[in-house]
Amino acid sequence: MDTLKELQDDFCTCFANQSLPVAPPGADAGLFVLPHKQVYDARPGRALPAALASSVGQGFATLDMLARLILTALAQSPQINMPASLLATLADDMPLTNDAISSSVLSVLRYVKPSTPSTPSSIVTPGGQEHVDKGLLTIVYDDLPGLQVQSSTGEWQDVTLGKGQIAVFAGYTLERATCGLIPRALHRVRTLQSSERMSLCFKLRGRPSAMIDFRQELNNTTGGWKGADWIVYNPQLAAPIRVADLMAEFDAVHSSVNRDLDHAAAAAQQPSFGQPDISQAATGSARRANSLGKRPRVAQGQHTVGDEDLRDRDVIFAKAMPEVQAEIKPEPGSPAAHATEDRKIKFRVRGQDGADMWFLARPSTKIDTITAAFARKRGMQPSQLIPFFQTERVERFSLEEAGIQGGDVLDMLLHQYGD
Ligand SMILES: O=C(O)CCC(=O)C(=O)O
Ligand SMILES: [Fe+2]
Repeated sequence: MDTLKELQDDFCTCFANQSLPVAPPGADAGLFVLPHKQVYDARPGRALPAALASSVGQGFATLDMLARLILTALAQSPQINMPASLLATLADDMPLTNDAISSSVLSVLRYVKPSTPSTPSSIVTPGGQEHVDKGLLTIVYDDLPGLQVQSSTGEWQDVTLGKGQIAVFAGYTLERATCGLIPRALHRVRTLQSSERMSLCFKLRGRPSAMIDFRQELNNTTGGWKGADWIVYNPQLAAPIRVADLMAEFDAVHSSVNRDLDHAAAAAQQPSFGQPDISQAATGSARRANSLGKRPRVAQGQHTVGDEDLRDRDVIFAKAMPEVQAEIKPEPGSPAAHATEDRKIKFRVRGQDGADMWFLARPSTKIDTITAAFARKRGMQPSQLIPFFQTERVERFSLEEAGIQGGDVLDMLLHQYGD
């Protein structure tokens, strides 16, 4: 704990002096500045300011060892019952080989309370949106309360750390590696009581080349009671996957709380750092969401969408609408038959809950337009959805460009936050 306190003190000084060099765009270490939040990511293998080298080095080594010990204890717990070291083999080899960059990261976060909160009713501090960490385990040590975790019944619970205490969260990689037996922890940072809060987060991440495949070891595990929670083996999470592929899957639908700007803020502000793909998509969608919000909503049961984005009946909800069915099946041989067939594709759009809806649209229709229409049918904002066709994000394409044909299924995945 002395090591962590020392680390915290060193960062307090650096944040106060503004002596930390800002990371260049695309970097995986250094200082990232977001509105109301600064994040310093330290990784062995990347350069550190001389003033921090000793405390960060010691802090990282201590927390890395602790995270691996916790992983070992979890593997041996009665519900998991795996060989002790198996889960820890997913992490980087230690010591790192020459030139290797650590997958795990020590993040030091400084939150600043806005003087005038943008959303007065918000219970979440800017940059503290609810999210899941992508790695194996996260250890948090903070100087002030604010951290919350969602219980299995959906309530938010304060994680108030006493002197010398740490919090441990399971991440997305650990959930997958244990086929759901150790579920990921959804967490957030609620509105700050004081003007500033500082937290140290050690994130033990999987090595990109590591293969997650513990079906054999977990085969006889059916789950059990853990406190008040029943934990279950989820066969849908059992397919073997490389850590690098799992991370790509995660990044495709999660914006980072530590890199990407908040969605609402993104429309008004210039993104300065982060994964360009996701933040730019989010910015665009947020703008569209704002402009759509001002326009009349589609009345229930109408089959055209009253929106200028949806020009000339570009998009038609085709489910249970006899007149639309008639339109796509004109009299055989009539001139209208060819024109209509050329013009419209009938396909399904499926939400993450599995429920779907038929659409009829021109091949040139932009997929963003479909997303907006689907979102409104579901009472959502378009920025909450990411369209996927055959495992690829397709928000920038038209139906034709994405290769969507009659009878195909376009998936709408929920946009979420991650670390
Ligand atoms: O600031 C905290 O306590 C939590 C931060 C966090 O969850 C993260 O960076 O992933
Ligand atoms: Fe987190």
